[in-house]
Amino acid sequence: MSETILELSNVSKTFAGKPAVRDVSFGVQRGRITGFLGPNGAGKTTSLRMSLGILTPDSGSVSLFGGKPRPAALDRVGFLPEERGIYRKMKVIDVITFFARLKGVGAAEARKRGLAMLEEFELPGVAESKVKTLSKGMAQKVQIISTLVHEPEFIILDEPFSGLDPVNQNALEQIVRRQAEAGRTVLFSTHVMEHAERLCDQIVLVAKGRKVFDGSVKDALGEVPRRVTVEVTSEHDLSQLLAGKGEIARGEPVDGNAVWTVDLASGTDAQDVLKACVDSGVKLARFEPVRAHLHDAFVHLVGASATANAETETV
Ligand SMILES: Nc1ncnc2c1ncn2[C@@H]1O[C@H](COP(=O)(O)OP(=O)(O)OP(=O)(O)O)[C@@H](O)[C@H]1O
Repeated sequence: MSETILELSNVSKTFAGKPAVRDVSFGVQRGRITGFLGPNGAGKTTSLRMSLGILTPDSGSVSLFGGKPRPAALDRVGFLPEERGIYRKMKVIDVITFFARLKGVGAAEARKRGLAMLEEFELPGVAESKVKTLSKGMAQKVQIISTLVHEPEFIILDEPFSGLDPVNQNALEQIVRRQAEAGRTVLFSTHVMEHAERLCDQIVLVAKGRKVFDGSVKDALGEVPRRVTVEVTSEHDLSQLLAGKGEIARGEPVDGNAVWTVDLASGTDAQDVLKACVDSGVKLARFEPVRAHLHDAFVHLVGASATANAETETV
């Protein structure tokens, strides 16, 4: 049976009269990767800070490892905060060792682990460099290593992908996967859906401080109407031919062909559309059931206006 290691119950937080988090509840299960998703300003960082006891909720409660988020519990957590920043004048290996020692790892072991992780994170040869000589992305990787070096059982990463180039975003996805394979629990926030779609067992979606979805990626994709694109060489009016099979719209012609999209009504599938076309002698140039992505579910659940900010950063 799965074990809930973090549970937020009806948690709310208001700053200067402006609600940031409104009555949010969700749980994080041991050994799973949970994505905490939402547009800018949705309340993700505030919720993560409340999860760790950095902020106290105005109402509702937080349970971490079955109790209040006390300092002793935090030794079992690795937290990457949204504000990046490590000691610029220190050497890379000294920074990593320092964070490991804060969490109770012995000096020799901390150094050994730090050097191994620099290799794993494809940062060989920077151990003795000063942090200030690193690029922003490299410094962020060092900060992520510092978050993981004490081998925490619960890893919380606030927007870990932002600031990394696509190659390093990919590398970080693999690191998150390896942490989960090693039995660790991961909770990360992001407003870029692609990472969550590839990585997560569970997603929690928030918008304007409220939870709007909590479930698997598959369930989220199930919220999006299934779509078929039909390109026809004949002048049939598909809106009449396919009436009752879903929402039908005619788009811009392609190479002189008419292009229609059909958002399938529930209980109708792509084969029904295909059969209706074939039975009526419609000449098909293309018939394409469109695979929904998490981004589509996000837009569907949150609304296009709320996603405007989230569009600004892509992988
Ligand atoms: N310390 C604070 N004082 C005042 N307002 C705050 C504070 N922290 C957050 N807020 C406000 O609370 C709301 C939620 O912010 P939060 O940082 O939790 O969102 P987020 O989902 O993490 O956004 P982003 O993706 O942009 O980091 C925002 O309107 C923000 O301006």
